[in-house]
Amino acid sequence: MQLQDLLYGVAIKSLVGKPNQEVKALAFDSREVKAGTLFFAVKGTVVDGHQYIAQTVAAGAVVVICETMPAKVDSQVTYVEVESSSAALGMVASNFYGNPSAQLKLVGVTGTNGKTTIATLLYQLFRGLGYGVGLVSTVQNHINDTIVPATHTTPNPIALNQLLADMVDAGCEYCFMEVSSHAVVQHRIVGLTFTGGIFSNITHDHLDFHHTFDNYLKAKKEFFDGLPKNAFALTNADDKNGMVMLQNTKAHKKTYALKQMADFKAKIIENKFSGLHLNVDDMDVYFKMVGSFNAYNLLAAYATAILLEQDRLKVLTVLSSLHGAEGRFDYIVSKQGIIGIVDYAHTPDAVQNVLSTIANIRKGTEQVITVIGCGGDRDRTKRPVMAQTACDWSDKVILTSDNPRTEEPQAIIAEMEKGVSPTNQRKTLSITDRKEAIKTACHLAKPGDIILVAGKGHEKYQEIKGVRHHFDDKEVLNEQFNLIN
Ligand SMILES: CC(=O)N[C@H]1[C@@H](OP(=O)(O)OP(=O)(O)OC[C@H]2O[C@@H](n3ccc(=O)[nH]c3=O)[C@H](O)[C@@H]2O)O[C@H](CO)[C@@H](O)[C@@H]1O[C@H](C)C(=O)N[C@@H](C)C(=O)N[C@H](CCC(=O)O)C(=O)O
Ligand SMILES: Nc1ncnc2c1ncn2[C@@H]1O[C@H](COP(=O)(O)OP(=O)(O)OP(=O)(O)O)[C@@H](O)[C@H]1O
Ligand SMILES: N[C@H](CCC[C@H](N)C(=O)O)C(=O)O
Ligand SMILES: [Mg+2]
Repeated sequence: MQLQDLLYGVAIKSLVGKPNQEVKALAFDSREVKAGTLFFAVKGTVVDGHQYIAQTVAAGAVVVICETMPAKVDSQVTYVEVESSSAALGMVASNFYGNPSAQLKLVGVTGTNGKTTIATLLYQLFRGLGYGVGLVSTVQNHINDTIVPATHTTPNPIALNQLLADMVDAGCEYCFMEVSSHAVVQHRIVGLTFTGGIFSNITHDHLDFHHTFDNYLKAKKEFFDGLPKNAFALTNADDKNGMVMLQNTKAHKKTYALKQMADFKAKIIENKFSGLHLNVDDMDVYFKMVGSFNAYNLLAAYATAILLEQDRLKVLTVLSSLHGAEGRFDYIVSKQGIIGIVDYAHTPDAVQNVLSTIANIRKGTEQVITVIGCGGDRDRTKRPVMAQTACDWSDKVILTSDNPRTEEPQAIIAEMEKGVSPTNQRKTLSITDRKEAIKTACHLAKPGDIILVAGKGHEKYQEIKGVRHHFDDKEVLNEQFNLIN
């Protein structure tokens, strides 16, 4: 493709070299550059991609997009100076793949918790309604029924636009995708045309990356600020910051809520282990999903389908049969009657939601045993809070490892222990080995008791010092349940 066409929509500060070049491939990683590549020099959190410019030219790069021109330039290469290489990457990647997002009805979901659940429900719903649909999510991506493994919640612009182009080629009409706050800040969604945006909620997470809650809020809001005026912006009016998201959007403002006045309303009639009984827009419906937080997710999916002009009855019929995403309130019962729940709760709010859901629907005599850890190389301030929340809502808590990544597991657990009050210490144990921790919970449980294994949900690995070892919470629980039966 010609460079001039690729630069459509990119704000150029200066250009050195031929204004046109034939570009065969795009890369933001020097290690992937080959002959005919356009290389983006991106300033990252670890290194500055500008230091690899000469190396990429030697490897065959024909165009370099950068924020600072290199001191020495190669006469065969075109250098384009821009304000933000990562924003240019978003725009150029869209152009390179023929702007696939504009050929789909693309709906983005943002918020601290619930993105995967809402996007997955919408994907399953629209498949159930008979459409060609794509999904971009933390658990996995989908092109109709084909699964494409996920590396991030929101992939980088090259992978993302390639995925969207494959969806267009496969005849997809809709795509539902998660928009993480990292993706907004790193411009992974620049250049995409959205038909709608959904906000779930915002609570404590990712302060390692955003530093302040206000920056985190601004990142989420930026997604709505960028929506076009013919799109819809759907927010949770019950969330303290729900209306903030819509303050500066040009899109049609719509709300959903269980408590406040809203365009789309639902009421919880019953919340049991077998599912939710809701009144949605004056219709009584039973759903298979559990927990009041899932009433929000179901309502957000319903409202989106109505905004996308789907038939109300058909929508509720399909939604009522869905289970949502893997590893979210995923539960199994042992032959002895011990209930094991695997849930991806990895923020204080999610831990509180899942445990209060259990508290609301338990009969009262059984114990709740929580096995929980916190991820390494992630927000450290949430560690004591998650441990404290787990203790406040459980009869026994086993603190353990999640994905320690490059950190020492014991050091992470020690930070969690700081949140355990003296009165809660007697019900808390620390067991670093996650398998041992789950095993111990199973041995402590009596028939009727509930074991919550929180934090890793669908994940099939445990990342320790850069290596991903096979690990599956549900598999371990199943194994233990079979052994003790
Ligand atoms: C903190 C973060 O978001 N990091 C992402 C970021 O990497 P980075 O800024 O650290 O990059 P860097 O290593 O400093 O390198 C800077 C530049 O130099 C380039 N480089 C580097 C080395 C080299 O030899 N040659 C070279 O060209 C790199 O390709 C990059 O372009 O850009 C990379 C390329 O797109 C991402 O893979 C990487 O995601 C890392 C792996 C990650 O773990 N990200 C997580 C935190 C994340 O993005 N999570 C969110 C959501 C979480 C949620 O769901 O709540 C997500 O959307 O997944
Ligand atoms: N609407 C909601 N409100 C609060 N908590 C929720 C909600 N939906 C799900 N949760 C909790 O958050 C956990 C993660 O849910 P989900 O995977 O849908 O969120 P996510 O926003 O995609 O997370 P991530 O940022 O890691 O991609 C669930 O396992 C559950 O404990
Ligand atoms: N998308 C989230 C997932 C956290 C899941 C948890 N298991 C962990 O590893 O911290 C993140 O990257 O922060
Ligand atoms: Mg997700």
